Amino acid sequence: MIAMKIKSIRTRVLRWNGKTVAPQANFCTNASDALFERGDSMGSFRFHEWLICEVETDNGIVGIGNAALAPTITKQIIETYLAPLVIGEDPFDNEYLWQKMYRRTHAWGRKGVGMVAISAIDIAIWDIMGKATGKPVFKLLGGRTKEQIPVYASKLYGQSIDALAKEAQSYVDQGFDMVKMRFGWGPKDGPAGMRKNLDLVKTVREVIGPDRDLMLECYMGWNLEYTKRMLPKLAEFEPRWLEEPVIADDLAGYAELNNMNIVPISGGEHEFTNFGFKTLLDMNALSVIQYDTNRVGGITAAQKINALAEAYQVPVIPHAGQMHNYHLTMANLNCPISEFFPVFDVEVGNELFYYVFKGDPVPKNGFIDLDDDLPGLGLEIAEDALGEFEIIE
Ligand SMILES: O=C(O)C(=O)C[C@@H](O)CO
Ligand SMILES: [Mg+2]
Repeated sequence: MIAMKIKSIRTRVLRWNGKTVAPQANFCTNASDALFERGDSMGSFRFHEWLICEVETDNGIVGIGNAALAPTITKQIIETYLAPLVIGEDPFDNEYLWQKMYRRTHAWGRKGVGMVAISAIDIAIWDIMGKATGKPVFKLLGGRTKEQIPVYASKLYGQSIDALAKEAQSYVDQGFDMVKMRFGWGPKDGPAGMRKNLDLVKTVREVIGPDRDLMLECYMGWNLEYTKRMLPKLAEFEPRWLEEPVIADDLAGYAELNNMNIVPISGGEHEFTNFGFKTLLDMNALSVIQYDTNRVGGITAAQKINALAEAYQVPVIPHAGQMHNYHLTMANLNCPISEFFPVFDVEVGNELFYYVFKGDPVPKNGFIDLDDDLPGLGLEIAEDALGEFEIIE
């Protein structure tokens, strides 16, 4: 293989201008629910923009990275601070490049948007390494650990009980053995809201039966006291996990809830790097780790978290499907399953990935597979289908 250097980085923000499905009332609990004025509280958690980050080498290989959080700011961070650090460098020095980006931005970049920007470049660098060696990224990370990846259908946002039951049935009919649903009510909604939440869970459990896994998502919309009251009521529905019951900064809250041992607590999609997860693991705060590779520090950071989590015997099930997560799941025995966002009209925006990129695998009977012969991440930018986006270069 000939030596190569990173020549340039191109970033584009894709702002969705196409049709969207408006969220219904009590669509999904979230951190803003605690505020005085709720309004469209899901507003700041809707992802209707995506960042594409293309890293090109001097021998013409283009690695594709991406990010979904605050893309316009992420773009500026990449252009202003990170691109100059990696241009001229060998992409195969990925650990050094990660450390260089991390340490040179350390005063402001360790968590949040700074780490999202590092993630986008790191994912592109792994795509380059795959393309340059002619190997899929998972083969560089440890290779195939499972015949296929079991995936869970993740949607079931707030709606009428009938519609919820119908949607849950549709996943059973498609062959999914695991589903994740959202809650609609939280601490401000009192006992009546609790009952409505329990009705949602009861509905989905009845549709999927006792032999399928049910996951419950709070998206940080509850608090410690409310969750402590809910856990015993939820136990009878035997959820596989209760996800992000409290805000990401309430580490002690996670630890207290998980140590109650009533329902396993999951989280981490708003946590960053191996240092963030070491703290959570030391506190026994999570029974399932859910980093998202395009936030947590890219594939380089995710692989370190995988090693750490394996030693603690805490499974890693990344947030979101998407290739950057699937390759890590395929390459790690301690990543048993993946999330899958069903393909629908644009609502939360999790679906946008399918509009921006081609190549994500389609589940068959609740499983996806990765191609052993497709180099890199196996993604292409859907250039010919980007007409519905405003593109910010
Ligand atoms: O899929 C998840 O785990 C999420 O947190 C998605 C988010 O959009 C809230 O439902
Ligand atoms: Mg989640």
